[in-house]
Amino acid sequence: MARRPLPRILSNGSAQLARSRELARTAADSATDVLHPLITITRGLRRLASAGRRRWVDTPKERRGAVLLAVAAVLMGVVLAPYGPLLAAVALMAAAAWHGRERTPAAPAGPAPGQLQRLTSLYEALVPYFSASDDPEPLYARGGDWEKVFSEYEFDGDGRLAHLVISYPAYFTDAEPESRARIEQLLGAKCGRGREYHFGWDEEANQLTVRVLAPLPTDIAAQPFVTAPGETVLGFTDPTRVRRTLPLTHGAHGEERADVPPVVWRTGVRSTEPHLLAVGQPGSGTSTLLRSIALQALHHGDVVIVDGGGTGEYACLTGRDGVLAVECALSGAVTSLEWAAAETERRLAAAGKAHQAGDPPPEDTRRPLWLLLDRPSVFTHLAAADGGTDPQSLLQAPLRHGRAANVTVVVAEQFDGIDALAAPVRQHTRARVVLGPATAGQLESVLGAPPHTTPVDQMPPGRGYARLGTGPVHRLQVPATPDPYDDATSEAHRQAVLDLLPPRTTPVDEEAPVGADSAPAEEGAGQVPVPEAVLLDKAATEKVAAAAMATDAVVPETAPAQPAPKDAAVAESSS
Ligand SMILES: Nc1ncnc2c1ncn2[C@@H]1O[C@H](COP(=O)(O)OP(=O)(O)OP(=O)(O)O)[C@@H](O)[C@H]1O
Repeated sequence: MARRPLPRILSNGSAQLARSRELARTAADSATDVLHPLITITRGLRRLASAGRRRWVDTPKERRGAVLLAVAAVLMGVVLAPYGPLLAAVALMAAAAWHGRERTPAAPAGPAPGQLQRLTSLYEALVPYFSASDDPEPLYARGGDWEKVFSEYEFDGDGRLAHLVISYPAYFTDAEPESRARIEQLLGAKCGRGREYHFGWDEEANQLTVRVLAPLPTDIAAQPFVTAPGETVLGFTDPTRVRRTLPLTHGAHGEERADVPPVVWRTGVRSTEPHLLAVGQPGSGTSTLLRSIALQALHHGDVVIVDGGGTGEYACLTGRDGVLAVECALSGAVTSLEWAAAETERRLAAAGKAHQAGDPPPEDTRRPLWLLLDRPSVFTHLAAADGGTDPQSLLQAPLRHGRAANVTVVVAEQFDGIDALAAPVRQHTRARVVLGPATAGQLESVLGAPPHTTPVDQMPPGRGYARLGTGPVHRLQVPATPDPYDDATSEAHRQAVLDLLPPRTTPVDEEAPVGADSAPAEEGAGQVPVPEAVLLDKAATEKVAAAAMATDAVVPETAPAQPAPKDAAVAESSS
């Protein structure tokens, strides 16, 4: 299989870019510091000159002669006096420095009447939550002083609170999620619905900081991301917790540029969250997330897709270089995952053998293999009805040993299918994503922690939360990566996805697999027939053959190497 060359910008890495940007910023800061007095004096001279010009214009014509005479006399005096020019220059510089100083606008005396009303009513609303009857000096009391508790506040252009720091009594149970949730809910309602708020609880200082979050951009389409190998961009978030940014194009036609903070998931041998579970309501965008991950994974690795949804949402990937299989039927899913389980064990055994011999891991164990499963619970139910193999049972080895074997499992499931997820899937998928509307309980049960932001009323598709292991919960917006064969997809987004697809591989024999030769040309729109056949390209088939040989020698009998699936249609790479 031909490997696509690594784009130069990716091989350089983002670290160099970030360093150069940091250097430029430091140089600009230092230059501003050094030149500051000069800038002030220049500004002052400009202000003096314009004041002089204004005076001259305002002076009546008949008096201008006298003024000129007076100025000439002063100049003459200065020139003739000992050290006159020097003293005059010093005086001029001093006057320029004084007039050139930055004048900060006078701070507003206090909140405007409407703002005062909002602060007072917010204070009153908090009284029942932050007061106790036996408190001798209550911070919060009916008709009390809000200025004692709101140490900082800011309003936006519409007169709504944009930033607020609230002090609360030490006895408030801020360590209890229910107590926090009550306050957050109240503040969300009182500060204005329809916006997202971030709540920062400082338990040591008994202070709560409320910040209004700008909406996450929804106009970022799939595109090549500047990441290192092993890094996958799940989506974009706000800069509160993420320092790194990625240079991106956005807008209806990708015409604008911006640096946006990403949620980057690291996979591979050093990953602490080697597998991912994404959950959402129907239509929340989990399939889109899987497609986005697949397109990024194909830069460096091979992909097997198992689609329980069966709506052909991954048809655009069928037969592409690096896509080993796109399965929509139970038998195909089982065959492909049996192969993946054996491949995982082959890789482990080969790497172990190399370690023992003191050699680096063999090349064919290092290329990342991605297993992407969309709604595997559908196959679980089908298998239970037929008495067949549940594809999830074949994920044991990839989930347990995937990190060492460079095998990554990504599972997308709907909330109502969560109960059908096998225990190893729940246990080993430590990177978690929730997309679309979800209750606080659902969010906490999937992410393991509640988000510190309020949910928005109208969730755009692809919006949700991500949490990597025990890290913070991030807001997330998945890049728009629609099915290019869907009629509803806009032309710009269709083209963005088509541009990222690897070249299509050519079938070796005339007997092309179902759906492979009937797939429309890239430019075409419309639904394609759902492919049911396993597609293994030449390189993958060679790997399977090698696996068979290698595992014959080293893998215990309980994990025999699997040959390429019997119903596999072998396609040769065209490039
Ligand atoms: N990140 C996104 N940006 C823009 N549109 C999106 C995004 N994610 C999903 N969508 C749109 O939302 C719709 C549903 O997306 P998708 O099929 O991925 O959802 P799903 O959760 O897999 O639902 P289902 O399983 O019912 O197909 C599609 O029209 C898709 O284009």
